[in-house]
Amino acid sequence: MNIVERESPGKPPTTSRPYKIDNNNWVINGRTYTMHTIILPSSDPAHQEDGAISCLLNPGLIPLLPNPPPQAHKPIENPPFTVKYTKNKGAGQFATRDIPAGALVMVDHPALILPAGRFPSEVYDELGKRLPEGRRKELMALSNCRSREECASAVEGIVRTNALQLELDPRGKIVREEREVYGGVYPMVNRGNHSCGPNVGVLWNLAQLTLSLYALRPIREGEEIHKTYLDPALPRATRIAILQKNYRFLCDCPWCNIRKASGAVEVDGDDNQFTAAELKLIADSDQRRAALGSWVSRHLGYRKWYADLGRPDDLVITSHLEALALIEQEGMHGLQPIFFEELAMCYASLGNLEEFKRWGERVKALAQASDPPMAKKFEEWLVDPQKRMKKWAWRKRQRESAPGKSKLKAGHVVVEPVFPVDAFHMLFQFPD
Ligand SMILES: C[S@@+](CC[C@H](N)C(=O)[O-])C[C@H]1O[C@@H](n2cnc3c(N)ncnc32)[C@H](O)[C@@H]1O
Repeated sequence: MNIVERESPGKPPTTSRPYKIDNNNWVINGRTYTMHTIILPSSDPAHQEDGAISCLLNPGLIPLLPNPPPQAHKPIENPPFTVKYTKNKGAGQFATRDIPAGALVMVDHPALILPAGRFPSEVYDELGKRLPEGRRKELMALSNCRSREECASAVEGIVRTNALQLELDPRGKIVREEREVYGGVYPMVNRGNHSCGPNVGVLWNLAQLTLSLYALRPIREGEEIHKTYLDPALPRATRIAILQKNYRFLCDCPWCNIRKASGAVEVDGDDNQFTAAELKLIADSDQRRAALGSWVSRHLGYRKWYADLGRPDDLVITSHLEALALIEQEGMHGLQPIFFEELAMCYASLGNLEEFKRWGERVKALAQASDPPMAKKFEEWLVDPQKRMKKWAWRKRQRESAPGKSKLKAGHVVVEPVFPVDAFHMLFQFPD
């Protein structure tokens, strides 16, 4: 880590203290960053501080922030969760009632936004100090899994334990050499623990400066609310190693702690002590997760299939139903929406009203908080798909009028990805 003071323009850096060009601009590692505090307006005097965000930014990002700033979000009335202290995970969030799939669970503004690199302690301390007192207290109450030796600044420890990646420059306006990964720390969202089979997805909204959590599947009253801190398609051993290294805990989810899941004794984390049968369970789970992680690039999707009459009518349907069964087994429900949508579209193109409605209703429910335009589109289609969908029964009609006609030769293998790669709707926590 090279912290520099610029003595005069053009002269090389000479000291090891961060240099403030003025109160807000700091030169660190030869780069200028701006400390910028955003106070989101609020009509509610009780929540004036809820929208204070202390930021360390590339100055080029400031014009990309929403202007005028959005209103501070109003807390969700009667939220469907509560924070409770657990035996071995610190605080956690628990559902206070049944939450249907797709429902909004919580919305939060970050208290800090900063790049993922390592900065001198006084930079983190200064970012914390710039928050109003109540907001700063909320920040400092968050979990910190780093010792003082590792992170002299408690704010840095909190950042490393909690920060979730966010996007400030979705259109890539910052020059490539200056682009950095940014993260946010959230007083409420960050009270949630990890599972490799999460029941909530996360959604960053730059215009509102909010992070929302929404249910990926129905959540039962009393169930813990979990997001994932990493890519759940990774193998178990890699997931365990990452979680231990970055967050200092041994994952106890049913896919890591296979003994607990099968009702036997607790996991000990030592793969050498697993029986052959247990090792097989782990290998099978790893294989299913890897298959799901690359499903999109190995299987045909709706768009390539629907106009290709040389393919069987049930090809995509069969493959997607297989993927959904694996998703259910592995708790990787973050992948469901794309399969639901494609199944609905396949059935629409085959003119199968009953199945279209079945899958279309699921798309609508699941998209309500995470993708409102998608939910609206399906809501409209579902009223009268035969009239409202241009492609309704297209494939069926083509087959009836031109049997055997194919746009592709038999044996042609389609390998290009057919789904968006961010289908998980997931954010990764900061790497070290
Ligand atoms: C972002 S915080 C989550 C909230 C935290 N439990 C708290 O008290 O505020 C991350 C920390 O929570 C704990 N944690 C999160 N998920 C866990 C899990 N599945 N099992 C055990 N500890 C977990 C670890 O100590 C981790 O460093």
